[in-house]
Amino acid sequence: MRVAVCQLNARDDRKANLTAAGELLARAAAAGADLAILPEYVDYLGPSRGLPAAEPVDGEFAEFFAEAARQHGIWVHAGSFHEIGPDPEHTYNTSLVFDRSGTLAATYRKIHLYDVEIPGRVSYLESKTVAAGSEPVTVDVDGVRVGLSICYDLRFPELYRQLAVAGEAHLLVVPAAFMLHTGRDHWEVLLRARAIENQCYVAAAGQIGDHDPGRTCFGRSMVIDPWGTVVGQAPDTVGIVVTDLDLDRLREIRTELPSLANRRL
Ligand SMILES: NC(=O)CCC(=O)C(=O)O
Repeated sequence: MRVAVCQLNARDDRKANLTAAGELLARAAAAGADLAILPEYVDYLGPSRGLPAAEPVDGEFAEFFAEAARQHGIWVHAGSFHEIGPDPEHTYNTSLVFDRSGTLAATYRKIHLYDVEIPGRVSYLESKTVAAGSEPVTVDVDGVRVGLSICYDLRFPELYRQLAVAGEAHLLVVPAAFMLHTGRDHWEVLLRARAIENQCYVAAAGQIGDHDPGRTCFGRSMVIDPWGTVVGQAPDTVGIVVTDLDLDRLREIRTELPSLANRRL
């Protein structure tokens, strides 16, 4: 399977963000990708925290990416968007995955919300405007089982263990808008840890650069193999990284170093 992770800089202009995402999907398709993955909040990363951009699962956001998947004949993981939530003050932070015909194949709502206060650096209370999801989700993509997660979920290894063991995932996907301040020390370490401990591929698609005031994202979108080696990494610009996954290699690693089988519960 060939995977493309797409790195972009979404701001408060939804139309421009979707156009940029569409261009990256076209590039991914031209590069022969089977699956293209976009970042968290691909359509809107502006000051209002997304409430005005909120839509139902079957709204314009879904239509746009379903059409892109159909047009290019590839699987599209549409990062995430602001889904209308359980009450007027809260949205869900939701990922949608479309198959090659544009049919919705999976929906995942971010479980762990980014409530962090690092004085002078990061002040973010995601739970003020977002409601948490509760269901881990995997989806079969042409025979490769893909476990879904979003950004801050990355810090909670029990979710990924569940995706890898109960969900039998081969590939763990992390669309993100990871902060620059935390990202430069934590991003790669956490991604590689999730790959090594679960013996899975990890594909992480990040937002890059300045967004709303006070929010700068780290980028460094990457793909990591089940040994923990970084096999593809984006430079610090908008663009795509294309990587082939080798499931024989994954099976070899799981056989030679059977740490998943050696767990003591
Ligand atoms: N959008 C997010 O969940 C941000 C997570 C993040 O930056 C972190 O350090 O964790």
